[in-house]
Amino acid sequence: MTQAASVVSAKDLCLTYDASDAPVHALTNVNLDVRKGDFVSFIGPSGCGKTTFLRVIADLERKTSGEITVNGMTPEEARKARAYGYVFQAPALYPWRTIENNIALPLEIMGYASADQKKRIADALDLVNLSGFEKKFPWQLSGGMQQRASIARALAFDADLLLMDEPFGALDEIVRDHLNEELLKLWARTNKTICFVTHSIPEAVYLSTKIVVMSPRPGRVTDVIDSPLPKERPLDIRESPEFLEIAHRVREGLRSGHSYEH
Ligand SMILES: Nc1ncnc2c1ncn2[C@@H]1O[C@H](COP(=O)(O)OP(=O)(O)OP(=O)(O)O)[C@@H](O)[C@H]1O
Repeated sequence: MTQAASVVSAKDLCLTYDASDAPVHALTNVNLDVRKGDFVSFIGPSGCGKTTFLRVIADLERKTSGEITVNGMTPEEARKARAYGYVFQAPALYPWRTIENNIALPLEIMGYASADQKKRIADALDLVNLSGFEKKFPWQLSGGMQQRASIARALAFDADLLLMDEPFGALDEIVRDHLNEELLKLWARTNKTICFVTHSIPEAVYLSTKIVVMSPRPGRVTDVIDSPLPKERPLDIRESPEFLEIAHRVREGLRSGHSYEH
């Protein structure tokens, strides 16, 4: 079998922030290969560099040393080629804009023609099951629906790569379970590559084909787990021995990287 194309490739990637007191080593020698169609979760305690890694991919931060390519390009070239969509921790919708106008905003900025914008908005809302909510304002939607609208906004330019920074962290467990299922279906339907940040072990194991365990000070990768779980995953797979075994390995990885000094 030929290997899928590399979407994100990091080699000895380092990023050090110049903080006022002492430099912060947010990423140290990160080596990682994300392939087309992978669902990769990044898990680790606060401050281990998960968000920083996504921001480097998205060209929102610049590496200090090492190599990083996105679809074979530099992050800057990838950004200009609209190679990715980004979903933030909180929904980050503008309250004075309707759902469709929120989704339209990046399309307007990128200069898409109005008819093309309309089609892309309709398609993106359909993918997250929000058709019919175009004219609503964010405050008229539940938290879970708002986060789905944020995902629709990131899907609207139909990039192959979706960067999701803890998109469901603020939601209650039932809503989160539901959105996890929906996201898996969407991923299976669209064959996108997803990089997903989470603090939750069950969420990481349920969603991912690859789990990247990280640890802080300095931020580094301590384990990369290729999941043997099938692509089709009903929620009750979380009680299977295979699932629990992977969860155990993730927990061990987190424990070994944690110093408990703070
Ligand atoms: N602009 C910045 N200047 C200085 N230090 C920063 C900056 N941004 C992040 N850091 C530091 O870099 C480290 C990694 O931060 P990052 O946000 O990537 O971690 P994280 O794993 O995403 O954390 P969380 O789970 O809390 O979101 C942290 O110690 C953080 O305080």
